[in-house]
This record gives sequence, structure tokens and C-alpha cells, in this order.
Amino acid sequence: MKKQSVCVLGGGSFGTAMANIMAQNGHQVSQWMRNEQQVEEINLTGLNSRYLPNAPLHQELLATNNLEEAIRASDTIFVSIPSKSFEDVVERIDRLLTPEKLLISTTKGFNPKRFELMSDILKRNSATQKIGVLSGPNLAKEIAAGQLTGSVIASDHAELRETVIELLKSPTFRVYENTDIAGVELAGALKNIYAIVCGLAKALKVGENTMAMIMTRSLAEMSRFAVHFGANPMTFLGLAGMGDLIATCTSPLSRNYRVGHALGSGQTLDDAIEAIGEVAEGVNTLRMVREEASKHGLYMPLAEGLYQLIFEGAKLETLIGTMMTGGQKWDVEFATYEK
Ligand SMILES: NC(=O)c1ccc[n+]([C@@H]2O[C@H](COP(=O)([O-])OP(=O)(O)OC[C@H]3O[C@@H](n4cnc5c(N)ncnc54)[C@H](O)[C@@H]3O)[C@@H](O)[C@H]2O)c1
Ligand SMILES: O=P(O)(O)OC[C@H](O)CO
Repeated sequence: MKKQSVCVLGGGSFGTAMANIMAQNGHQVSQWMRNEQQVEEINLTGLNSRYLPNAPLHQELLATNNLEEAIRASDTIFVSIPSKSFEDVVERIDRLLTPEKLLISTTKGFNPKRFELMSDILKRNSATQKIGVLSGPNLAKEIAAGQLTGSVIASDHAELRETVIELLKSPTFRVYENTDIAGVELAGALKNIYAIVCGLAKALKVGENTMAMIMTRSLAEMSRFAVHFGANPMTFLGLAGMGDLIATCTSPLSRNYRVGHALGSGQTLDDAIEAIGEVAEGVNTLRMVREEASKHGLYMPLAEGLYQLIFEGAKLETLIGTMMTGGQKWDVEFATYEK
């Protein structure tokens, strides 16, 4: 592939990990971030010490504060900004986008202002409709450490899918494709709720039977919700679905898992979030999803139990109770059993 001009918006751990792979692949990569000291640090020392302290960055990765220049110079733009600020940043770049530019979200969450996904924000605000979503079991610190990793690019545009695969493929990173944007994006956002549940369960030292049941019923809840909003249930069998659920629900590197673990160890939600110091998308996602689930009559006992525990002061028994005493029928809902 010939050298491409790319920019990554966001100076956090995932944006840095993606920018670094593309710089290593020989592309011209700029990474936009708002913090001037961070820009200086990356450009002078090749390190993003706050977010990826152990990962030396490629010398061709150029950090910048100049958003306009970064966008104008790039054919492909990755938006790696937490969901809380995603819309604000996209509104700032809106006038700089042109129809040929490729625009990809790596953010796993919902707009806290209204029920919509990041791809909806991109579609609504931009001059280009060449939009994609990158999602999968992608713990940034593992990627930066060279752990073998797979991801998924979802888009209607074959050209965008092919470009992203070419930009990111490396000896340690593989990208598969999917056209089910809703499924891939919802899977990445929803699993954060269940990573909190699993971190909490681990802190309580539950057995592997229990962990397996929680994760499998999480997949059932996630896909039930996602299918209602247009996703293909089969997507949940892939890297963006089951793959990401496994990584996030079992790894102490996951911020959402760590929030759950802290809650299970007796900390308050605010203390847990402050101690982590990075974004844990699952808390906002839980709020948004719980509201939509009740509006649409979607049965999500784990999410409901967690919501009551975190936001309504319910006891832990409530979460266990909603899981163990709620409706129980089909194991796999999207398969037909009764003949
Ligand atoms: N870290 C991972 O392992 C990982 C993996 C896959 C996807 N993601 C997703 O990527 C998104 C970003 O996560 P992250 O891990 O990079 O976050 P992070 O907490 O490491 O960093 C967030 C970055 O966004 C910047 N930011 C926040 N608001 C901003 C604003 N208004 N303007 C400019 N910059 C702003 C912060 O300064 C920081 O540099 C999240 O939705 C996350 O779910 C993360
Ligand atoms: O650290 P988390 O919990 O935001 O998870 C990071 C990624 O989404 C894992 O794929």
C-alpha cells in the first residue's frame, strides 16, 4: 500500500496505540490532542507517559495541537475521543471534512446527551458518508506491548474497510471486516456494562461456573438489545461480540472491569472512577441502556440489577436475585427450538 496521510483524534491510550501501529507501517500519521505538554512529550521523547508509559512510540508519529491542519492533511481520520466529548470534537471538524475523506470511530459508548451511537454522530455531522467503526478485544496496553490482537472494521464502504485493514495490519495486529455497523458498535459499547458486573463478581471470589454463566447470559442480553436496534445476532459470535466480552470481562487491564472490582471490594463508584483516572464508558452506557431497555420492554436482568446496585443503593443480593430468579427459558434465543 502506498503511504497514506492519517490522523488520529485523541491523546489517550487507544488513539496512541492505533497511531503508533500506522506510523510503524510507514504512513504519515498525526495525532491530535488538546494537551500541549503531552504533544511536546511525544514529539521530544517518543513517549505518552500518562496513557502508555511502557510503549516507545515510532519517531514518525507526530503529535499536534493543530486540529485544522491535522484534518486538512489527512485522507483518513480515526476518532478516539471518549463518548462524553465525541460530539463536541466532531462538531469542531465538521466544516473541514470533504466527501472523499474516510472517518472511523474507535469509541465504545453512547452519546450521553441522547440515545445515539458514535456512528450516528458522524453521519449526522459530516460531509463524508464514508464512515466506519473499529471494535474488538483491543486492550490498548496489550496492543502497545505487541500482544497478538484481532479487531473488526465495520462499514458499508468496501474501500474504507480495505483501507483500514491495510493501514493497521501488522505482524501483531489483524483486522477482519463486517458490514453490520450496528452490531459491531453496539457489541463494543454494551460489553462494558458486563465487564463491570464481572469485575464485581471476581472481587466476590465467585467460581468459574458463575463467571461462565454471567458472561454467557451477558451475551444473551447484549444481543437481545442490539437485535432490537437492527443488529445481526451472528455478529455477537465474532471478535467484536464474544471476543471483546471475554477480554474485557476477564482482564484487570480493563477500566470497566476495574470499576466493578472496586465496587465489589467496597469502594464507592466515585472513588473507583477517580482512582482509575481514565475513561470507563460502561457507567454512562448502563444509564443509557437501562432507560432504552425499559422504554422498549427489553428484558435485561443483569443490567437492571447493576443499575439498581450502582444508582439506587440496592444491595448486592438484588443483582444476584435478578440473575437467579428472573425469567429463564431459552439458552440461545435466536435459534428456534419448538417444532
Ligand atoms: N484503551 C483501550 O484499551 C480501548 C480499546 C478500544 C477502544 N477504546 C475506546 O476508545 C475511546 C477512547 O479511549 P481511550 O482508552 O483512548 O481513553 P483515555 O481515557 O485513555 O484517553 C482519553 C483521551 O481523550 C482526550 N479527550 C477527552 N475529552 C476531550 C476533548 N473534549 N477534546 C479533546 N480531547 C479529549 C483526553 O485528553 C485523553 O487524551 C473510548 O471510548 C474507549 O472505550 C479504548
Ligand atoms: O479498558 P476498557 O474497559 O475501556 O476496555 C478497553 C477495550 O474496550 C477492550 O476491548
